[in-house]
This record gives sequence, C-alpha cells and structure tokens, in this order.
Amino acid sequence: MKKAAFIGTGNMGSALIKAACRALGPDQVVVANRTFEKAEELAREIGCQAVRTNQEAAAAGEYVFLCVKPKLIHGVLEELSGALMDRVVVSVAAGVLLADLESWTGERVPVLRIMPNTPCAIGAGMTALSGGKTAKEKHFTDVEDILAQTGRVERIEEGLMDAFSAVAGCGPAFIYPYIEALADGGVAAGLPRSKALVYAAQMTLGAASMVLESGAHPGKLKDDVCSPGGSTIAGVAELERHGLRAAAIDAVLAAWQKNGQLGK
Ligand SMILES: NC(=O)C1=CN([C@@H]2O[C@H](COP(=O)(O)OP(=O)(O)OC[C@H]3O[C@@H](n4cnc5c(N)ncnc54)[C@H](OP(=O)(O)O)[C@@H]3O)[C@@H](O)[C@H]2O)C=CC1
Ligand SMILES: O=C(O)[C@@H]1CCC=N1
Repeated sequence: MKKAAFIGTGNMGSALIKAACRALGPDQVVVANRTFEKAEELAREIGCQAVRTNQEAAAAGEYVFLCVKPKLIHGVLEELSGALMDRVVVSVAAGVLLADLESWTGERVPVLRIMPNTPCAIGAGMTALSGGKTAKEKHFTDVEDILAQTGRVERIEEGLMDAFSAVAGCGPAFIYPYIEALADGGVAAGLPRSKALVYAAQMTLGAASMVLESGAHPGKLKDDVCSPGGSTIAGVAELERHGLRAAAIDAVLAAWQKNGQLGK
C-alpha cells in the first residue's frame, strides 16, 4: 500500500503531487487523471506511479487526495464507493463542506479539507486544513507532513475556510496583475520589459517578507518608505485616488461569496 493517491493532476493536483513525492518519496505516490496521458506524463517526470482509474488509485493509496473541480467531487466519491475502507479522504475543492464529504463517503471514512495555493508548487504556499468528525490527530499530522513540503500550513475552523480561500487560495491571482501592472509602469518609464518584471516581482517578494519577518504593521512599513514631500507619497496618493484598497477588499469579498456557492 502506498501512502498517498491523487485523483486529478491539474494545476493544484500536480503541485501537491510533487510535494508528496518530496515528502514521502515517489514510490509512495500513485496518481490518476481523467485524461490518463497527463497523469502518465507527470508520473514519468517525477517517478511516481500513474494508474488508469480512480478506483485503482484509491485501492493503492492510504490518503486519497481529491484534486478535481468542486462540482465533480460528489461523482468521484460515488465512483469510489466501496473502495474507501481504511482510507482517509483529503479534498482540495473550494466550497465543498466536510459534512457533504462525510455524507458522500459514509461517516466512517475520515475526511479532511485542505485549501492550498499555486505557490505550493515551489514550496512558498499557504495552506489551511480542517478535519471532519472522525479525523484523528494522526490523520492531521500525516497530511501536515506532506504539506510541509509546500510552504506554510495552518489548521483552521471549517467556518473560516471560504474566507481563507478568498485571501490565500485566490490571492495569487490578485497579486499577479498588480506585478504585471507595476512592470507596465516601469516599461512606460523606460525600463526593458524583462527587467521591469524581475524588479517588480523581487520587490513584491521583499515587501511580503518584511511583513512576515518584522511583524510590523504594513501601514508602518509603508510610512518608512515615504519621505516627506518625496516620490513615494506621490505614488501612494495615486493608488488611493484610484481606490486600490477598495478594489482589493472587494476582490476578496467577491471570491469569498463565490467560494460559498462552489460546492452547491
Ligand atoms: N487552482 C488553484 O489555485 C486552486 C484550486 N483548488 C481546488 O483544486 C481543485 C482542482 O482545481 P485545478 O487544479 O485548478 O483544476 P484543473 O482543471 O487544473 O485540474 C482538474 C483536474 O481534474 C481532472 N479530472 C476531472 N474529472 C476527473 C475525474 N472524474 N477523475 C479524475 N480526474 C478528473 C482533470 O483532468 P483532464 O486532464 O481530463 O482535464 C484535471 O487534470 C478544485 O476543486 C479547486 O477548487 C484549491 C486551491 C487553489
Ligand atoms: O478559482 C477557484 O475556484 C479556486 C479556489 C481557490 C483558488 N482557485
């Protein structure tokens, strides 16, 4: 028996599969995907095993990670009915509740929900996890051991999962356009495109690291950059004039509301 089976090798599945291979060794990981060739190609690249059906994957792995779209989770679990004895189900799907997962698997199957993000692919992710009624401490720690390879991991109450998803799961897509736009500004001011992107991305990484490592409020860190009468405050005033903060808050709230509907 292998330690982890993954169903779905798309954007999120493949990032987690790579993390699991680093954590457990590729010989402990089995993967399945609707389009088998994609699972096969990934397995060839990283040395784990690809199988043709979801049933075969669940038969081979103790922790069964469901990495398909939220609307497909119920169907995949129906397909796996009878194959989940002594298995632990780990769902990656946004908006699909633990109570629904438990009712679809049968309550004796321990169930966990995780919410990773795409930076997990390079070990810089932020992932939350919550457990269902029969999830034991060992199930949490086994999954945390795998996720440790993806970046930062935190247990949270399930009631906060949609909000967490909006900030950390969807959040990369709120930052990339900003980095792109900063680079556009740099290009408009005369920088070569390739350089402008590197400068904007490295600056974003550094600014985020300052928040995490200093523990200082972002407002204070912003103030530290703004010399009186200087260039930064002139730029900050433009961001405020264009409603940057309101746009960011509204983006998170729109994603939060949508997360709540995805599992329905
Ligand atoms: N993308 C993200 O940033 C995040 C996504 N999530 C969650 O991860 C899940 C997957 O999203 P994402 O990776 O982006 O989506 P993708 O579309 O990239 O991947 C979904 C994968 O599921 C496969 N698939 C579909 N149906 C089945 C099936 N019946 N059996 C086996 N495999 C199947 C698809 O196969 P095929 O190759 O045939 O299309 C595809 O490879 C979602 O539930 C989402 O909510 C969570 C956090 C972040
Ligand atoms: O866009 C989505 O639905 C998923 C949820 C979190 C990130 N991507």
